[in-house]
Order: sequence, then structure tokens, then C-alpha cells
Amino acid sequence: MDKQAVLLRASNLACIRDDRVLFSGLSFILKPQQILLLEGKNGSGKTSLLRILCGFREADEGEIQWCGTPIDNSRYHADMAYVGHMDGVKKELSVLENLKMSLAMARPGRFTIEQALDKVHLAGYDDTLVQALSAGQKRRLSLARLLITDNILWILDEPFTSLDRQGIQLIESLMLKHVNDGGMIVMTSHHDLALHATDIQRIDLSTCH
Ligand SMILES: Nc1ncnc2c1ncn2[C@@H]1O[C@H](COP(=O)(O)OP(=O)(O)OP(=O)(O)O)[C@@H](O)[C@H]1O
Repeated sequence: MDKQAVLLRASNLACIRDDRVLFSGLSFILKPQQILLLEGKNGSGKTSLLRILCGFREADEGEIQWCGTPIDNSRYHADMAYVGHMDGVKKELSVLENLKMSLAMARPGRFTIEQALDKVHLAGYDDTLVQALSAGQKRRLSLARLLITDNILWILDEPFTSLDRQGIQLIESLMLKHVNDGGMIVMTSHHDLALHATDIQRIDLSTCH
């Protein structure tokens, strides 16, 4: 892909829930090697904005473009990966089956399934049913999906939730590598990011009215 042309542009977005304006007039541009950190108090609309950016829900106003065209085109969904609250994993399938399923629907990434499981410290859990994993292990599995597929844009909703200290450091180092390699991340987090050398834009949704 031509990295020069890669750009996520949100223009004048608004989101209304039950007649309440969560945010309006929200615009930003995200380029390769940048992280956009969405901040704001509980209920300010961070998850709602991520779901709009994923194309799961339409904005009440405004437009989102990927590389100059509206996001409802197939290329955006191939370029983007979302890890949300529900972890996006099927609990009745094994760890290996879940990763094989993710791989079947995407371009292969930098790591094999075996390497990714090793990286997120789930080696040896291949045949374990997801329903038998702890909350932190489920989160590690959902993050392993990012490593086995090739997606320039990661959209992450509270990626540190349920992770222990070592897990948080691991994810931070994977995120750093992703952006240093030309990737982009939009994320929410109530946890302070330790990625000091990185180009981080911050938007506080509590103030976007
Ligand atoms: N499906 C829905 N239908 C109606 N209202 C909803 C729906 N989902 C969320 N909301 C409302 O929208 C508001 C914003 O929710 P959202 O989950 O986007 O906030 P958030 O900033 O991510 O919060 P938190 O920090 O608690 O995760 C809340 O008041 C919530 O009740």
C-alpha cells in the first residue's frame, strides 16, 4: 500500500443518544505512525465514537474518510481491525479455532498463530475452549488477533482492561512497534499511556459540544 496516501479523516462528527448530544463538531486527521487517544468521563461517548469509526453505526452528522473515500467501502474494512469490549472471540471455540477463523477473514500479518500465542503468553492453550480462559487471557487472545492479520489501523476500546502489569507492558510494546512500522491506532484508555516518544493526539470527548 502507498503509505503516503493513507489517512483517516473525520469531519464534523456528531452523535446523539436518546435526544442527548454526546459530541458534535468533532474533526480530526490521523496519519501513519500516530495514535489518537480518546479521553473523557464515563458515558461521554468514547465507545460510541469507536463504533462509528468502525462503521458499525452511522454518525448523526459528519463524514469519515479513509484514504480520501467514505469508509463504507471494502478497502477500509480490510485495512482496519477492532478489538472492543466484547473481545470479539467465540467462547464455544478453542483458542486455535478462534485465531484460524480470524485469519481466514483477513490478510495474513507479521506473525504466525504459534508466534502470536507465544507473544501474548498463551502458548500451550491452543486447544483450550475460550470459555475456560480468564478475563485477562481472553483479552490477550483478542489482542493476538491483531498480530496474525495485516491491518494498518487498529481501533482499540480499553485494550488494557483485565491485563496484569506484564500484559500492559506487552501490549504497549506491541502498539509502539505497530506505529513505528507505519501503523495507526485509535483507542480509548483510562490507563496512562507509557508511550512517551510516540506521536499521540488526544481528544477529550467531554469537551466536544
Ligand atoms: N445502544 C445504545 N442505545 C442507547 N444509548 C446508548 C447505547 N450505547 C450507549 N448508549 C449511551 O450513550 C452514552 C455514551 O456511551 P459510551 O459507551 O459511548 O460512553 P463511554 O465514553 O465509552 O463510557 P465509558 O468510559 O463508561 O466506557 C451513555 O450515556 C450510554 O448510556
